[in-house]
Amino acid sequence: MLKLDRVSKTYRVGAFGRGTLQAVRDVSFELKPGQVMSLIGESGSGKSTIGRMVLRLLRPTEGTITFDGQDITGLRGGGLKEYYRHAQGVFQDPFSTYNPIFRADRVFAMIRQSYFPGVKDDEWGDRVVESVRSVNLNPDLVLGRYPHQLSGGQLQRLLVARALLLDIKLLVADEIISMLDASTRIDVLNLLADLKERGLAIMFITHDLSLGNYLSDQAVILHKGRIVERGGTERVFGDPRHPYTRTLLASVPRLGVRWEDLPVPETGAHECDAPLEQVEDDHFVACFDDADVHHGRKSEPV
Ligand SMILES: Nc1ncnc2c1ncn2[C@@H]1O[C@H](COP(=O)(O)OP(=O)(O)OP(=O)(O)O)[C@@H](O)[C@H]1O
Repeated sequence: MLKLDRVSKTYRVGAFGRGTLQAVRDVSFELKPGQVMSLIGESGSGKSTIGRMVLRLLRPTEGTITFDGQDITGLRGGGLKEYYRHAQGVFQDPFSTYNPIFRADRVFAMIRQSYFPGVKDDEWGDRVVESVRSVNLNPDLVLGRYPHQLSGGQLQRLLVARALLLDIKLLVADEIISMLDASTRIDVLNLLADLKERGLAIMFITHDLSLGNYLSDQAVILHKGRIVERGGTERVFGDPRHPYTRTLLASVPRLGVRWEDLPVPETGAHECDAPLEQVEDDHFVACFDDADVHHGRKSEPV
């Protein structure tokens, strides 16, 4: 359904845009309908840049992104609008999506205006109520309220409800759990699990390994804009092969382990430009300097 093929993104930076910063390097993966993929990496690893390119908010410098076989990188006007009928994003800070001087449910009216101008008031009202209920919110408590009268979790769920009014197949969820408190986190995670049950594909962007593990079928570990490891979540988390993934996993704080005993996450070492190699079924790893695990690798099929 969604396919990234050797995607890179270079930003212009510095005075007069003379410098460059390569935020994403040669990234390829595929997301199938109903799959949840976690894009996991520390701050600055390029996760959001990938999410924004998938949502066509940014264009790749190199490579192609296709959705149901169509290249989305050059979409504009009507083609882009049609794409957004099927692909929507929800971002980290829900408050920034809402205009504080308007009621929060104005986000629904904007969808109606763009996509369903012919739908009658009553029918539209029913659709909104149904969609709000489907994200486990009580319409009587949230509709008609201003953003400051709602919690971050409620605002996130309203944004998901808005996306569900469209015929979406792909949701890009960029750090949508990070700003929420523990109890609301569980609600939003469970909501994402419900969406998956309904057949939606979800690209779940997070710096939190445990969240990625909880939810996803596929895990992609990013380091400095490059994929260092990817594959079935159980394989990547159960048998991490790249030293960076191993140190990331080993760095998750655990009860009973004192902070100073935890390893320092790997950063600069082990970089290599070669394509990912397959180490077992549904498990790929970037090359690195470790003789033990080099043994028996196959090249990744293109
Ligand atoms: N518009 C931009 N112009 C220049 N550089 C940018 C721009 N957006 C992001 N970057 C840089 O690109 C790199 C990747 O950023 P990105 O936001 O994609 O990473 P991230 O993994 O999502 O990090 P975070 O979790 O902190 O948002 C970073 O070094 C960042 O500073």
